[in-house]
Amino acid sequence: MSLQVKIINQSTNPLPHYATSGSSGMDIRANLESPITLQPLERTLVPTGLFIELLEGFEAQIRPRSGLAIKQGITCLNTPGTIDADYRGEIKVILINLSKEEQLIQHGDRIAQMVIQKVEQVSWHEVEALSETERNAGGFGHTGKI
Ligand SMILES: O=c1ccn([C@H]2C[C@H](O)[C@@H](COP(=O)(O)OP(=O)(O)OP(=O)(O)O)O2)c(=O)[nH]1
Ligand SMILES: [Mg+2]
Repeated sequence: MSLQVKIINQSTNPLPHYATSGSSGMDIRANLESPITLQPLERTLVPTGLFIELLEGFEAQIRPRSGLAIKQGITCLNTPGTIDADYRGEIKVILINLSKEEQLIQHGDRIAQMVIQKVEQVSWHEVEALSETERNAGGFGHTGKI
């Protein structure tokens, strides 16, 4: 499936792209005038310079990169971040430093990845009871017990 998604890039960074033919996400980069230093447990909103127009029925998810998480302890605080189809503002990424050392984020660093997905909206049908199932209300480690 090939979809045309409109994008404005107000950055010197290249447009996001799929690194391999099987990639789910495209890495997105920080668009910074000066580097950001993140202290342990500090969070910050990082601009990307990207503005997108999704088709109705789609969303973009902003997800962490595993390499950044394991090497630097940096992740997205609100993962997965939701970019609504009707959002026209700049895509920004909420990063948090979960390591014990300060971490540097520089212009052009690949700070997260963006996955475009289909989404459905529902309408509620309010009822008195829900259907019975084998699980019913069991959860939170309910299965496998003797
Ligand atoms: O990581 C993110 C998450 C959100 N957004 C933008 C796009 C999204 O469409 C909008 C609103 O996001 P969300 O619904 O998560 O935030 P909210 O706190 O519910 O704000 P709002 O009341 O504006 O929906 O903010 C980003 O740029 N990056
Ligand atoms: Mg919201």
